[in-house]
Amino acid sequence: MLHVKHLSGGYTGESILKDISFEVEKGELFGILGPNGSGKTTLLKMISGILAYKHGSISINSKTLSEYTPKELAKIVAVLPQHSSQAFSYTVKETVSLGRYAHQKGWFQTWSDEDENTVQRVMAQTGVAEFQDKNIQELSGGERQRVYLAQALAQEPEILLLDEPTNHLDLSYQKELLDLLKKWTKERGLTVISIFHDLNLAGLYCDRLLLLERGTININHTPNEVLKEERINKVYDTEIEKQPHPKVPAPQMVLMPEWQKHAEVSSISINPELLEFSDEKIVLQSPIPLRTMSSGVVGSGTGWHQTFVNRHVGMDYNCSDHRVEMVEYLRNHGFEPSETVGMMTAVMLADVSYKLYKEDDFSVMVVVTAGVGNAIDASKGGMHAFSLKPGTINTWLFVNGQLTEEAFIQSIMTATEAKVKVMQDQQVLDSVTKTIATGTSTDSILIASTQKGRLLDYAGPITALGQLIGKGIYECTTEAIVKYRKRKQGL
Ligand SMILES: Nc1ncnc2c1ncn2[C@@H]1O[C@H](COP(=O)(O)OP(=O)(O)OP(=O)(O)O)[C@@H](O)[C@H]1O
Repeated sequence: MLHVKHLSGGYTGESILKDISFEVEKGELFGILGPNGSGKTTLLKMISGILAYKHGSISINSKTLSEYTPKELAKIVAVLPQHSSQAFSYTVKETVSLGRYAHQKGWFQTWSDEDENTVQRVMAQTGVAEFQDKNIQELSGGERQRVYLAQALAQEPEILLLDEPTNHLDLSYQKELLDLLKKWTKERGLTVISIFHDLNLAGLYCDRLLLLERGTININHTPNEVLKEERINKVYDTEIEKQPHPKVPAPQMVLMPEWQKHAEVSSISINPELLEFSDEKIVLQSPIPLRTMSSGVVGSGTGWHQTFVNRHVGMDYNCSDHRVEMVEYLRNHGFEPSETVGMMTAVMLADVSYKLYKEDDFSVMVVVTAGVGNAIDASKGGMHAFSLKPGTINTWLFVNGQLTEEAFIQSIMTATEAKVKVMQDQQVLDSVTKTIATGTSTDSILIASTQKGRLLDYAGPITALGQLIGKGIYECTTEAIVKYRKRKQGL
């Protein structure tokens, strides 16, 4: 639909854009990215016909821009500029109605039913209909932005050009606008070409991205290819990290603030003195938020958490929604659920086993409560009826060091392997299969790291970290099981 070939040009004399070539298909949401001054607006101005170019060509539907009259072009291409402003004092509806100019016929430019319907429809779609009689000067920046979008849409264009459309919009209107643009591209075949400064929004919504660097194309590809850590670091000359979006397969770039990079390698260490014990709960309040990976009832998955609670419940604990109940429990006890990893157990908390294991420049603290009444051989889980009984092995592993994502996952593996070895050495049996158990039906684990100090890349059993984890988990789990059994036997 749009073909840009060997485009060069700029303002006076100097070429801002140098040999730009790309194509945009009908119905695409196409994003233009690039640092300040890289030529994004210049490119958009050339595509809309506002700015002449020196070399190359731009064609829409196989006709070059110069073959269109301004009115013909206005029927095909609508523009939402970066900083829309209007000297005249028009109402919202009058402003939107200006978008119908190219569609009006004859000398008197009569206002048809179609014009009226279109204007009302786009005002409703952009959420400005309710203040259509207000003067545009009386609106907020975000409201005004939506009015100009309505004006562009009233043109019923085939191509919509937008220069930072989410500028001035609050979060909900950013999402609404982009959802709407996406819908129009998919359902009506509208082609949208938009400049973005927000790489994450561009990555979430665009089919393809064109990254400009000093007037040339760095890359024109899918968001995942364009939004690569190394490339963005280099082009924007700043440090960012790429993270997966938690719900959709889109890249998200996060900034690395300077204060964090230069934060002191703190002397804070997670150690047994921070543990508080009672019959009802074991609590650890960390002086700093810790990076966590866990299967807790509350705070599961990956995140940052500062409070850790292992709560005792009776064997008869039965609740239709234990997550909601646990959140309430935490709140009632003065803990902020969003900052807490919470686990439950029916085990007597007095039988906890914990210890700090130290290496020269990092350390690991293990805290285990273990009940093996529900012990299960994981290779034969199918022979068990599904029931979630609260007798379980809860493992906390705190690391005073910096873990990579890989090390987090390996820590879970190494800890699990060490636990399985305890089950074997302690001859813990699965009561149904009579084979050696590998854990219980509801075991839970937490890995929490200070992310300060020594960088620990790996946590397999022969690495420095893995050795400490293997030893710590083995010793603490063994001790916890021995205590549990002694209590059961009334010793
Ligand atoms: N009207 C103008 N006359 C002369 N030079 C201009 C004009 N407008 C922009 N430039 C120059 O052209 C270059 C590219 O500007 P352009 O506005 O296209 O960048 P951009 O990528 O859109 O930047 P931003 O992200 O800051 O909006 C800049 O060096 C700018 O100074």
